[in-house]
Amino acid sequence: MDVNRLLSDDLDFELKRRGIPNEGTVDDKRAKLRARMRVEREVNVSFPKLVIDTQEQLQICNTKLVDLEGEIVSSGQPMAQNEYKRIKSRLIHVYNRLEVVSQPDNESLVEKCLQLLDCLDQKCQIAVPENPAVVSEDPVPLPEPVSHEEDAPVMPSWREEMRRFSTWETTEETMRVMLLWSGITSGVDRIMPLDPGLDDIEMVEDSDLHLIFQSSPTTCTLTTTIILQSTTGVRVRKITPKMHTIITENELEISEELAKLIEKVSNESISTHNVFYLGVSGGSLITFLSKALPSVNTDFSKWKIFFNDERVVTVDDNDSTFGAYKKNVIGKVALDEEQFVQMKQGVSADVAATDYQQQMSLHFNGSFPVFDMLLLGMGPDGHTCSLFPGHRLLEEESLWVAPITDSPKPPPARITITFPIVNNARYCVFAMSGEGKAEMLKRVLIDKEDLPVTRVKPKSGDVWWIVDKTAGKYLKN
Ligand SMILES: O=C1O[C@H](COP(=O)(O)O)[C@@H](O)[C@H](O)[C@H]1O
Repeated sequence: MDVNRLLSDDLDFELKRRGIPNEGTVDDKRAKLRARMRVEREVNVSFPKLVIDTQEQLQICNTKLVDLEGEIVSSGQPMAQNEYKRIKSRLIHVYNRLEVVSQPDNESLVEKCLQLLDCLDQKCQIAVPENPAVVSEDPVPLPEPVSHEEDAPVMPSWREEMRRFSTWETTEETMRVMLLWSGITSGVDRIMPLDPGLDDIEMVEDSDLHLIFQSSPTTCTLTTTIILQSTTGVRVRKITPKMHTIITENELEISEELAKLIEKVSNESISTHNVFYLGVSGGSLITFLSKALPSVNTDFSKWKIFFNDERVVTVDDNDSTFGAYKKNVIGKVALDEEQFVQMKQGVSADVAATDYQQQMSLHFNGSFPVFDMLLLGMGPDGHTCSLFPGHRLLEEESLWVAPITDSPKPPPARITITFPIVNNARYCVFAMSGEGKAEMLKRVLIDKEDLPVTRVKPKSGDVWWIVDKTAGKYLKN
């Protein structure tokens, strides 16, 4: 569904369906919805339960379908691509809208909507883009299946696909379905033709796909991932290496490298969205930052700073991360206390986490947070934020900020951002030094052990490791 092609009322509904406030201009609404849909493509986001007036919704959908039918019938053939995309987006919207009406009330209109989609496809000769691997703002329409052999897989119709959509569970499964379209396959990793002997596909490490062919035992690794965009198409995105390691001579250089990266990303963020959303950790990172920030050339007034984790203690306690920033950072640069989103005081970890998530939501206008940068540390046990090895919070998928009351590292009560938030950031930057981190760095970066730190894999962001040569003694630069 292409947000640009929806009407104001469609946008209102799509926002409401996601629990996002719909105030603002049509452009604001589009921007909010686009941002949220980008997240939905990357992570599983649950939709709130909507209270609707069934009859009213059915009436609205019916009117929209009648209008769209009129447009399809009166359009020329083949239909212009723009027209096709506009009507398709609006039909998909109606389909989404009907999904919130329970069965069987919605059945006849769902049927009608699917018929119109079929009809629309027949009216338009769908062009297969030369290389669908190039990310475009518009969904790539699924090309018609091309049979390569007599016994090529039988293609499910659009209608079946629509129905199956909600049952596709994994990217693997999605890929399996998508590979049936040669147009998509040819866009995968420098032209990989559909091989009728394709026997199996398996996911490796979240993004690599192994294509296994009957004809030869070779396994072919594709550094490509396919993201299901909507029922109207897929987006194929190349995954380029996104891991950067800098090994410095000493700790001072860590701060210098950190300063350069922070300057670049903060200025980029301010020029694109007029704010720099930064998440900071506690521990040794604070020392690096206190030396790095004074040399950063940026508009500090545009910074909004969150804590990746915070200990549930009073601000004057030595364990308080905000307390440590007050002592060591605020005052050295043009940042004031109000720019730090602070944990509520005098409450339990549970209440503090809920409150922190609400504050975060306000700052991100109700949308799923996309941090410009998270500055992270790594504990000697491989923890990051307050996400500890083997802890159930590693699997947390719905909370943005979670409480923890059994932290293995004192103090036990803390709040922490969770992996869906971490892995939605644009830059995740680790900074560390010293012998105490060397062994763990090897286990994370070379042995790739499953530890909290290893799970920092932002879906569309970069990971930077800035370490001194003592910590990085097992790594090659
Ligand atoms: O407890 C914590 O530890 C980690 C790592 O700290 P470090 O001193 O070993 O760098 C830190 O990133 C986290 O914010 C903190 O709460």
